[in-house]
Amino acid sequence: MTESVAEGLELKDVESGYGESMILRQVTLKVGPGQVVCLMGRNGVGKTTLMKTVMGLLKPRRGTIRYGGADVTSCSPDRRAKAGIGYVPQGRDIFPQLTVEENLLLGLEAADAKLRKAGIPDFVYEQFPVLKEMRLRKGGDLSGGQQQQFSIARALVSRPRLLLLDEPLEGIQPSIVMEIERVIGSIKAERSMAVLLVEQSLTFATGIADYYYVLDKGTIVAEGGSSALSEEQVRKHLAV
Ligand SMILES: Nc1ncnc2c1ncn2[C@@H]1O[C@H](COP(=O)(O)OP(=O)(O)OP(=O)(O)O)[C@@H](O)[C@H]1O
Repeated sequence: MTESVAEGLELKDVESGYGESMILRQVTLKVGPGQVVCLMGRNGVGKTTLMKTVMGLLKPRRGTIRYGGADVTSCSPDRRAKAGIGYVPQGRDIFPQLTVEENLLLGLEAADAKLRKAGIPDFVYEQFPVLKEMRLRKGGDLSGGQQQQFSIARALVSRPRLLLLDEPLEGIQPSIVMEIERVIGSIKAERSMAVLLVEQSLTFATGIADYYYVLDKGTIVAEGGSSALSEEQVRKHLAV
């Protein structure tokens, strides 16, 4: 276990926030290689702040972030992306005038020369057949749910080893929720990519994730194997 954790993501006693306002306090969290870990918590408790800190968009005031066996606490987002961390923030940001394919190619900007030369890997279109069908259409033609699928696909083109997903299922119709769950399920089945994802759904957390953490007021207040997550804990930590 020690060796596998060393190759995954490990946050230790991380304190992070915006200027003087510290949001995360003593956050310790691990995502092993190939693991799907679900980060839960009410609105405003710091889930997005945690994702941004892992990606390097916010610099922690205290604590360490290790990834792939190296200390990346001071590394820029660009270096983290090159090291294999892919980030899908909340919201959708496709360029409406570029084609779906051109938009996907932008996902390779942060990749190394070899990956850029290889272009969009086949598995991305295999995972998202709708994007293959629509690859020559304008980004603006995609529905909201398709744009959410696109955001995940764009992160996958650079073949990350750790994928950070911030509420990928929020506000989309049930058929696309199922599509995205299927993709995350197949990423998990391959065990070649780890996933840290913010998601409130108990069904998702217990069905697909291996492990969960609950964040409250910037601190981890509960964690465990997902099969142990009960309605009672959800009521205690997550109900408004
Ligand atoms: N750019 C910012 N500057 C200052 N404070 C911020 C900034 N972004 C977020 N915050 C504050 O940090 C706290 C945590 O916000 P964060 O977005 O991490 O929560 P969250 O758990 O992701 O919430 P949600 O589920 O609503 O997305 C909130 O009090 C928020 O107001």
